[in-house]
Parts: sequence; C-alpha cells; structure tokens
Amino acid sequence: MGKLVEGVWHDVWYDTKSSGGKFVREDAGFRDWIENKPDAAFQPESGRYHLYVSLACPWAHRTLIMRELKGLAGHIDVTVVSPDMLENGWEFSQPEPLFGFTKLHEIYTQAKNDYSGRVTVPTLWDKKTNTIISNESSEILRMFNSEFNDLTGNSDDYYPADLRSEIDKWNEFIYPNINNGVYKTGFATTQQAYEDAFDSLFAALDKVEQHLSQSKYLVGEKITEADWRLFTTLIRFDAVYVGHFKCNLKRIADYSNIQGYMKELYQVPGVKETVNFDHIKRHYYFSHKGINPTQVIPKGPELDLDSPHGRG
Ligand SMILES: N[C@@H](CCC(=O)N[C@@H](CS)C(=O)NCC(=O)O)C(=O)O
Repeated sequence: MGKLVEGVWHDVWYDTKSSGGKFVREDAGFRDWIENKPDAAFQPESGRYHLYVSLACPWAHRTLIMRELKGLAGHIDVTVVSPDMLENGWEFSQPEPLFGFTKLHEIYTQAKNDYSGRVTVPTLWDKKTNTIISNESSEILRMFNSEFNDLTGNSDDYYPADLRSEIDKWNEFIYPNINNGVYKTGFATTQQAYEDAFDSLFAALDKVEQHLSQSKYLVGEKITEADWRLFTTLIRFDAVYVGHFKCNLKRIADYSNIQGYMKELYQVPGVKETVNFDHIKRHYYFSHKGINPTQVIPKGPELDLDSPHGRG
C-alpha cells in the first residue's frame, strides 16, 4: 500500500489523522474518455485498450461485469493483479503483457513519469497513445456501456436516457453509504467515525431492502448500471465486510429481498465467472495488516449463491 509522489513510490497507509479518524477516498487522476465520434482522440477500436483489474476490488469488478455484458471480452483484454497489496501496492504475479512490468505503479509512471497520487484498479490503458485513459470505474463503466456498440453490435443500455436521473439518484445514495460506506466503516480509526459510517451503512441497506419489496430492481423493471454498482459490494459483504470491516449488524443473508436480488444478479449469464472469492478474501484479510495483523484468512462463510433466487 502506498502512493506515487512525483513519480517515486512511497509506502504509506491512508492518512486518517488529518480527517478525525475518517477514511476519505482520493479522486481518480486520469479522466479521459473513449468516444465513438470521428474527431475523438480515443476511438472505440478492437484490441486497442487494455484493462488492469483486481478480482478483489469492487470498483474494478464493475468494469469486468460491464465488459462481459456488453460483449467486449474479445475486444478489450485484461490483466489481473495479484490479490496481495502490500508495500509495493498492486503487483502482478507474472510480468504483465504490455511492458513486462511487475508492479502497477510502473504503468502509472509509464503514462506520466512524474505522476503523483494513488495507484488504483481499475486502470484502462491505451496501447496506441501509450497512456492511461481512465482510472475511474464509474466513467469506464459508461464508456463500455455506450461507446463500443457499433463494434460489438450489442446495444443493451444500462444507463438509458429516460432513467438517468433515477439512476444518478441511487448512485449518489449508494456510493457514500454502501460502496464506500463499508470502507469508511472498516478503515475508521476512531470509535465515532466507525459508528457514524456503520449507522449510515445499515440505514442505507434497510432502505434498499424496503425499496426492493416494491420494485424489482433499483430503477423499476430493468437492470441498470445502479444495480451492478451495488452488486459488487453486496457480493463481498458476508464473506469480508461483516468480519474484516466490522459491518456486523446484519448479513446480506438476513435481508430477504436483497439476498434474492443479489443471487439473481449473480446468476445473470457471464456474471458469476467474474466473482472470485479466493481473491476477494485473500486480498482484504492478507493485505490490510493494520486490521488483521495475523493475515489469517477465514475459511467461511458458506454462501448459497446458485440456489433458486425465487424472484420470478
Ligand atoms: N475512484 C476509483 C477508486 C478505485 C479504488 O480505490 N480501488 C482500490 C482497490 S478496491 C485501489 O486500487 N486502492 C489502492 C490505493 O488506494 O492505494 C474507482 O472507482 O475507480
């Protein structure tokens, strides 16, 4: 764990002292866009882009799911980092295919040799201009959703124009309270910061549980981007966040609507293949030595994800 400062790697943990024990996530540093327009700098082309992901990371996981659902697997190749994120940050268990690097931070300095900031997954690389297009998953998700349709012939739309304001509303609620909420709970270094994050997290899950008793998905009858963004946190919850991040008021298995909804999403063709519990458990329990100094990885829990979800 660490960050780059003017192109040099420093091994430092998140600073929570300056924020009263609260964990504050840094904004992503690369924010370009692939666009299906004749004058765009980054055009949708088969084989041009490379995606670096961790199978443990919920933000990277969103992009892997969208890549699968949008038929992009044959057009955008992927390198998976090792689940252990220790003093060198994310590393590759074998040299990565584009440059033979063994650490993700080398990709960042290859793009910008004096880069300062965190080195995060997902990272979307452009082989043509030799740079990072984006390391912001929510924006990569949108590019995958819409910009490659002519190439793939897949016009499924997870962010349809008429539902955007509803989807945005859910995203704005779920990101701070649930997606980042589990991290704010687990990385808090004061009792107060922990309890505040914990209370917001479970209040938000209660609201989602209630909403799913009346609505099939977050936004009506169609699966949207908002559902996939929520899914990647839900699927990690009982295996990791309940224990490791002390999010233990309830498990997802105790929320009957959310549990069925999560299982249905898990069973959408192509999705379960993107879920890797070995990487998920290994990453959190082994990498966060401040939280789990023994680095022992729990064997459980038993998760019943393939049984019928019962949602019609
Ligand atoms: N805003 C980013 C956040 C990505 C992120 O924080 N990823 C984590 C892994 S789950 C990471 O790479 N952390 C490394 C670090 O913070 O140094 C996104 O959504 O793409």
